[in-house]
Parts: sequence; C-alpha cells; structure tokens
Amino acid sequence: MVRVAVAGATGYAGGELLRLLLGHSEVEIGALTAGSSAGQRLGEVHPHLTPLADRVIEGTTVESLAGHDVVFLALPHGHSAALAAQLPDTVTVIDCGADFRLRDESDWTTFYDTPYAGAWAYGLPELPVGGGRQRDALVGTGHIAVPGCYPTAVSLALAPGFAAGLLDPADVVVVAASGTSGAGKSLKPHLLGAEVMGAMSPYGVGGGHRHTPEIEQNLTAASGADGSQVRVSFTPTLAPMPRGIIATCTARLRQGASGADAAGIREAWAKAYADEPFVHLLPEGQWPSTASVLGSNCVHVQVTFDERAGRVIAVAAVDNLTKGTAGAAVQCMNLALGLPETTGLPVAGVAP
Ligand SMILES: NC(=O)C1=CN([C@@H]2O[C@H](COP(=O)(O)OP(=O)(O)OC[C@H]3O[C@@H](n4cnc5c(N)ncnc54)[C@H](OP(=O)(O)O)[C@@H]3O)[C@@H](O)[C@H]2O)C=CC1
Ligand SMILES: CC(=O)N[C@@H](CCC(=O)OP(=O)(O)O)C(=O)O
Repeated sequence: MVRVAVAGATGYAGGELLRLLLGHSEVEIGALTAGSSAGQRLGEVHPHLTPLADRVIEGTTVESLAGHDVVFLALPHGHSAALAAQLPDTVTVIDCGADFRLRDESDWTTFYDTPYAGAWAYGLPELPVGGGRQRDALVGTGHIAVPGCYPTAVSLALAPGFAAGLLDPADVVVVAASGTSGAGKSLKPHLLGAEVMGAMSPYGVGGGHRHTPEIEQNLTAASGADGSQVRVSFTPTLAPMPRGIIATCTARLRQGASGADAAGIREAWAKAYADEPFVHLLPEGQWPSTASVLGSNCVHVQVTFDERAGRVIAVAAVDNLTKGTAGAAVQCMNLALGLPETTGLPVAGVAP
C-alpha cells in the first residue's frame, strides 16, 4: 500500500483529495495536517468524510509529513517550497498550489507576490507537447505541480488547435466562470455570501489574473517548436454555484493553416482526445455543462467554427475541485508511482 499524507486537509482541495483517496484501492491515508485547525477532529470540518471523522488534525510540520510515500500539499500559495525542501528524497511531493507551476521567473514575479520557487513537472497529463503528451514527464517523477483549475479547462479546450497549427497565437480570448469553491474556504472580499448569491461578476479583468501566464505557457508548449508565444486575453467570472468551471474560449484561425475548416477542426480535436480516459469531446451539437462533470475527473469539451466571425469556439467544463485540483493530483500520483493512471478516479458525475 502507498502511505499518503495530506497537508491542508481541512481546506476544499484537501477535502476533495481525501474523498478520492478513500476510494483508491492502493492507498492508506496517513497524516492529515493543517494550520489553525490542528487539534480538531476532521469530522468537525468535513462531516461528509465519514470514515475519517474521528481522525485528529495535526500541525503541518516536516516531522508530521516525513515517513510517507506521498505527500499532497494543499496549502495556500507560498507554503510549499520550504516544506518540500526539507522532506526526504524518498517522498513523492504533489503540490496543488501554484508555487512550482511557472517556468518563467519573470511571469511569476509579475503575477505573484512571493519569491520564485522554481518549476516542477507540470501535472496536466493530457496536454500535447513536442509530439507526445505531458504524461511522459510525470512517470516516475518525485515532484509534481498540479495545474490551476482555470488553466486545466482552458488549456484542454484549446490545445488541440494549437498542436495542429490551426490557431492564431496572437488572437485568443477566454471568458470562464467558476464556482465559489475555487477561491478556497477563507473569506475573500469578492466572495461575500449576499453579493455572490444570484449574481455573476467578472474579476481580475484586464489581463491581471495570475492564471494568464500559466494558460499561455501551456498553449505555447502545445504549439510545438515552430509555434510562437501564445497570448491570451483571459477574464474570469464568479458564478453563484459551489463547484464547476465553464471556459468559453475563442481564437482566430491561423492564416494559411491547412485543415482550417469545420471538418478539419473537429478532426483535430477528435484525434487529440480519442485515447484520453478523462477528456471527452462531446457529440456534435452537444455543449458542456458544469452539472455533467460534478464530482467527476472528466473534462467535457466541444468545438465549432463560427464561420461568420472567422473564429474557432471551444468550450470546456470541469469540476474545479476534482479534475481542476484533487483528481488531477491523484492522477499525477498514479503516473508518478507507475499505477494505472485511472485508479481511484471517478469518470461518472453526480446528477441532477
Ligand atoms: N479551490 C480550488 O478550486 C483549487 C485550489 N487549488 C490550490 O490548492 C491549495 C489549497 O486551496 P483550497 O483548498 O481551495 O484552500 P482552503 O483555503 O480551502 O484551504 C487551505 C488549507 O491550508 C491550511 N493552511 C492555511 N494556512 C496554513 C499554514 N500557515 N500552515 C499550515 N496550513 C495552513 C488550512 O488549514 P486551516 O483549516 O487550519 O486554516 C486549509 O487546510 C491552494 O494552493 C490552491 O491554489 C488548486 C486548484 C483549484
Ligand atoms: C473563484 C476563484 O477565486 N478562483 C481562483 C482560482 C482557483 C485555482 O485554481 O487556483 P489556484 O491557482 O489557487 O490553484 C482564483 O481566481 O484565484
């Protein structure tokens, strides 16, 4: 059995990790750690995790985390580097935070307010890179950075078009809506209950959202060696629902690209995801909905060509806490340890 610890067990991402790990046949759940809730029973914080209700939360220290095969870090940004540096090399560390996602230090400095920690293997297995998939970089690796939830949805929506050389890297526009759990459990000014209920509102408008460079990094990687740097205009929106992201992404066709018609576009997306267990291109005419991926590790994708506007429109839906964080983290653990990639991961959602 693989012995795992979860740091940040009382948070939304930590809770979802534990829900999935409880159903994982190869895992034994070890230490559960957090910050101010140390000493409480997990059942006081996550009553839905019935089998773990009596487990006591420990403080997050190197001592409490060492001695496990795998440590999941589901802590606020900026906490991972110091902890990871002190853990023995024998521990596989999977970070749900942003600390090790960006390869470009100046992007980090521009979008985050903590010192740059470096870059780990990026945990989006399905991303097409250099003629292969990002999963190749995850097999057997000891340190993995789990993607942000918006970058997962947006990158998987658009990557096939960049991998096939169909899309203009300078003309990409994304508007995505997220459920409120994306912001974590602590109170945030834009998340006051009375304002959030019954309203949708954009935030981080004008190119300032920290997921912008992460999306650009992924789509540039998908474009391959001949592709230019992809630039994205990204606007996130808060939606009055607990979970789910729907990303509506549009891009102009690249001038002179071969296969740049409705049939060629569909073929590129179908080919990209034909063998992916968690990414489903929906039948033509059916559009993704957050409700259909609730609690599942699946991403639903659809693509079409708006001929009048000359733009490709790709839409993806994910559960921000499952494929958007915890499901991806478990998928990465499976790859890192050489277990079947799909072990312990739900492919069916919860409906209605
Ligand atoms: N929510 C989401 O959809 C996504 C989240 N993530 C990432 O996952 C990580 C966790 O996010 P999320 O679960 O939403 O956040 P939450 O705010 O819900 O949870 C944060 C967790 O970290 C613990 N914590 C806070 N401060 C400290 C500290 N100083 N020392 C030790 N533990 C501490 C909290 O413990 P306590 O209860 O004691 O305060 C809690 O367990 C973040 O890095 C986030 O970026 C990634 C993708 C999507
Ligand atoms: C609704 C909401 O506030 N969402 C978060 C993103 C959640 C996520 O994926 O983010 P991490 O990069 O923190 O892992 C945000 O916009 O910052």
